[in-house]
Amino acid sequence: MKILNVKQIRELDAATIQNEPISSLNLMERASQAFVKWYEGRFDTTKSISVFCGKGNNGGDGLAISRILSGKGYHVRVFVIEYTKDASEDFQQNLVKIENLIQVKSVYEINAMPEFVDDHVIIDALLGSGLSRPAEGLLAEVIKKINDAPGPIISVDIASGLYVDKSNEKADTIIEPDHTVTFQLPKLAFMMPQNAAFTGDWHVVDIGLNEKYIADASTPYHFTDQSSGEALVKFREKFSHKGTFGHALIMAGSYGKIGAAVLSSRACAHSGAGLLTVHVPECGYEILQISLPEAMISVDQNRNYIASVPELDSFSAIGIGPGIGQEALTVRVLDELLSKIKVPLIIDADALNILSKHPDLLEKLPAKTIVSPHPKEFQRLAGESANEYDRLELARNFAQKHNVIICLKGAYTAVILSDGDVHFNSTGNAGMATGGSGDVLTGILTSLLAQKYTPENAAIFGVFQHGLAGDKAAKKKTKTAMIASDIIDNLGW
Ligand SMILES: NC(=O)C1=CN([C@@H]2O[C@H](COP(=O)(O)OP(=O)(O)OC[C@H]3O[C@@H](n4cnc5c(N)ncnc54)[C@H](O)[C@@H]3O)[C@@H](O)[C@H]2O)[C@@H](O)CC1
Ligand SMILES: [K+]
Repeated sequence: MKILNVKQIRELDAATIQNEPISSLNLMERASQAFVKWYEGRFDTTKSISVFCGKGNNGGDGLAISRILSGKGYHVRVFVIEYTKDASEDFQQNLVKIENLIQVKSVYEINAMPEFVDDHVIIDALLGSGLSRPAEGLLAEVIKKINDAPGPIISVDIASGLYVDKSNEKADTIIEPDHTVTFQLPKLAFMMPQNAAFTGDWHVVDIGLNEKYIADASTPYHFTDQSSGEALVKFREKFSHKGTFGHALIMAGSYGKIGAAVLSSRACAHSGAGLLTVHVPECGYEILQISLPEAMISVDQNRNYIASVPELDSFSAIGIGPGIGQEALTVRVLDELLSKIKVPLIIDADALNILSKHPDLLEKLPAKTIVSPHPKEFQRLAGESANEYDRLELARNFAQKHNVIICLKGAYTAVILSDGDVHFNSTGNAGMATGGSGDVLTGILTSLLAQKYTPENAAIFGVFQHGLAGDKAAKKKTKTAMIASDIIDNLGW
């Protein structure tokens, strides 16, 4: 699924109006009906509704939604916030359509706002994708008042005051909705953890915008939803044998952190690799043999941390990093590995921290190496950024400059390809923010690379599958009780 910028969203509306053809007023009606259909699925008529409208097309949606909901038996109060004399054409037409049906109250100053005594539902249709500056004056006061209300808030298209595709300032006044019901495509703003409070749970409703425009639109931003994620799976052929699925090597663990090696190896074995060898320091030998008899163990000559590179010839992909520590000899191992490796590589955890401290090694990374930092690791690797939009730009530049693929971990893990394209992942949950869950991802990615998924598909699909398994684990155990091993236990289709 594509994510478009504001200019493209406007062009998409215009292309739909022109090519279908449909009037902009009827398109607004269709959008409002789609919103109402979503609403009916959530709330019955026992809850009364207050709709707050601005005077642009988002406000026009608010008026149309009020009319349609009222026609379906909901008790609706409508308020138009009079922050300006100007109103959009479609807003004015919808005002005429509603006037004889429901009383519309004009709010010229904050004292004219209703008191929110019960927990009725608030629909926020003040400002939409047309936001061009922060909300101020009466609008800002109204937004604050709405945010203090007890009942659930639902934003039409996007929370009023939130920019679609660029960062807000910390001081901006923005609606904090429980739900955002957005039209046709998710917005870039929803992908940013900094906007979590200004997004709530978001839902895309189809309003039949021009498919050809969407297909032709050029954008670096994509959303890996269920169907685009599942489409990447390579099904196993009947006549395949273990050689078909490659031989993965995982280099992981040090004294006290052999668990990281176990988790990444188990995840690798459970993600379809034909064969798996785990290279661990001597202290990990028995632990690995017992916890994962399916794996072959390559024992390092060093007792407590990895100090040598094993013979690499038989492997089809390598993952290095979980729990390896940062001893000087381990740094040398990474250096030697980067010089010798001829197969796809994934670098994570301590191996990433080594890279941050030895930037000269960055130049040695083979093309399309996958790196999977969490935000702090990425900061150590690439430097600080003022906000998450800047961080994403930094990551896109980094990926292009070093010709690598970055899985920037977070609520919507961003898989950043070496051409700068970004694929935000849809699966996963807060229960996965727990020790070892990154090691599990490393194992999955190594396994997919061994099975000859392209590095791009391995990264997008691996992150998707990791989140999906996490979602299944959370369902069974709850987000609080689940641990990284539960993610492994729920891998597979
Ligand atoms: N164009 C279309 O065909 C469709 C548009 N739709 C709705 O239209 C919305 C976009 O409508 P608009 O482009 O009219 O924009 P908005 O309704 O978001 O904003 C209205 C106007 O307010 C002004 N404005 C921007 N920031 C302001 C601020 N901080 N304080 C005061 N005024 C400010 C702008 O000049 C803008 O023209 C979408 O979010 C969606 O809800 C939907 O009806 C679907 C179809
Ligand atoms: K809104």
